Amino acid sequence: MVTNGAPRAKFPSTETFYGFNKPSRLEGDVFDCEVDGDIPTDIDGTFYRVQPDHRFPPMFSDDIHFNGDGSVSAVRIANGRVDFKHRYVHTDRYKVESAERKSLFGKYRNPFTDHPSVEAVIRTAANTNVFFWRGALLATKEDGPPFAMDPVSLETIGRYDFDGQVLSPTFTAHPKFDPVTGEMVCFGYEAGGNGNDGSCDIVVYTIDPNGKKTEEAWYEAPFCGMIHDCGLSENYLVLPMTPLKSSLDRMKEGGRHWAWDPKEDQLYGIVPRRGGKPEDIAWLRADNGFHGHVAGCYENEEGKIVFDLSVAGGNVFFFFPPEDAMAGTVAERNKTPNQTVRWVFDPKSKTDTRVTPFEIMNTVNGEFSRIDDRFVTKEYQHFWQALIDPSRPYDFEKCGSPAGGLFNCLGHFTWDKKVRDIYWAGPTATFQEPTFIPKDSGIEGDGYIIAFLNHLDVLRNDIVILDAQNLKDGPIATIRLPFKLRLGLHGNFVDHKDITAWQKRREEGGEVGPVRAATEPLPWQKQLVSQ
Ligand SMILES: C=Cc1ccc(O)c(OC)c1
Ligand SMILES: [Fe+2]
Repeated sequence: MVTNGAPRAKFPSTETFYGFNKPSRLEGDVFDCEVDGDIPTDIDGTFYRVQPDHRFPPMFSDDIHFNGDGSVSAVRIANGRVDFKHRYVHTDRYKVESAERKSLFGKYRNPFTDHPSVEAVIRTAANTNVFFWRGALLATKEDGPPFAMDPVSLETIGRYDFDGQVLSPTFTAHPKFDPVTGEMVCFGYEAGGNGNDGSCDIVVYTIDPNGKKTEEAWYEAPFCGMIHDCGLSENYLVLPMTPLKSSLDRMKEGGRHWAWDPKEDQLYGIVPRRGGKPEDIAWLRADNGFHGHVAGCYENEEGKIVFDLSVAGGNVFFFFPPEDAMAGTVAERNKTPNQTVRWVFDPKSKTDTRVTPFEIMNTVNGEFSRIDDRFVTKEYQHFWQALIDPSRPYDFEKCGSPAGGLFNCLGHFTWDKKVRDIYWAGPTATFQEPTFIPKDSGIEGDGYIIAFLNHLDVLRNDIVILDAQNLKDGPIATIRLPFKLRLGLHGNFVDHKDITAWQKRREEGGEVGPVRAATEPLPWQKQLVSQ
């Protein structure tokens, strides 16, 4: 056992590393999980989700959850039974830190706080989303490139550059998959240099269903702001830019990557999906606000873009305060309600046009919007969210501060009939993001919702499955995990037919061949080494 004299692991006793937020650091398998209720036998596939989970104590004791190492759960469901698997994403960061048994990367997205030995190492923790693309499971975080994993074993294959076609330093955690064309549309912001230098460059790619890059377009933002999610319609991509601003000077002084600017607008960049040129981006502006996740996006009969997402009135990320302010608290986060906003944008608008909401739906305080993904780019009605309802009782005595936000309800809403179907988890539990599992009928919203449930009182997770059209009656099945994981971000359900079909194509000598990790360093790494 090589210890390199590294200090023994000891995590700070801050809120980020305490109670439900304590790192789980677990890798393992649970075969044939304990289940209450009956899992519908028409579910045959795997639910993947990812959580940040610090493998080592942080270099800075005030570190944040978003800086934890990506670790992925695979919940394999078939014949009413469940097998569970959990593995870290073996990123370049994970490998060099594991070799030294300690953290070498410092603050969230600030390379100036890193150990000098890792200057040329890709620092992403791949901790924000996992999705299935052409037989690979891709783990992503917006500050770096994707890492590919085997969808069955969860073994990490390595950094994925789409066979040398995608070389931007950053890649969104929220690509969109066009169900009509089979394309993946994805982007990177802060993409001009190493991904952590305040660059205003944005790149948008389209990869066709055969894996070929068909579009690569570069644009410029008016400032380097966070663009976390996006909306895809038949002909446009909408990029919501939140007034969290990056600054190279602040990073050089060892400060935070992001500072909230309460005086700045929220922006919406609109670009064409095909043949985009730098001058084609239009930035529409609305009064200050904080973007949550995107529900749907489509073009209506008049050719206008309908774009729906949750927007909060203030800074939800209390850990990225304004430049000279102190970090806030999770209690403040619970008081910054998200509302679900429908915008209707004219794609012919000139840049700097001011816009106002078309419709605001009161979903209590809802985030983590998800839809039936077969309706990406199409007119849709249904969406699901995790909700913060402070009017429900909460057992503070047993649970303490609700880790990550008091997401005590799941909600199902519709735009046309204004359905409000809400399930409350009780006074000692909160939800993670709900994910939709479609039934074969093809009818929008006909299916199930799957979500992690956090038992904050006993520090354990369940995974619940609900009827997507009837949340209020509660779970139809509850998978009882014998441990606590950490608060996750995003996940996706993959039909088993897709996994097996791709396994065959991806065999050695198969139609497509094995998923190949990148063989060349990224351009910024090459440049650094040649200096
Ligand atoms: C939920 C948003 C979000 C945005 C940026 C991040 O780096 C992140 O890491 C887990 C999460
Ligand atoms: Fe996200």
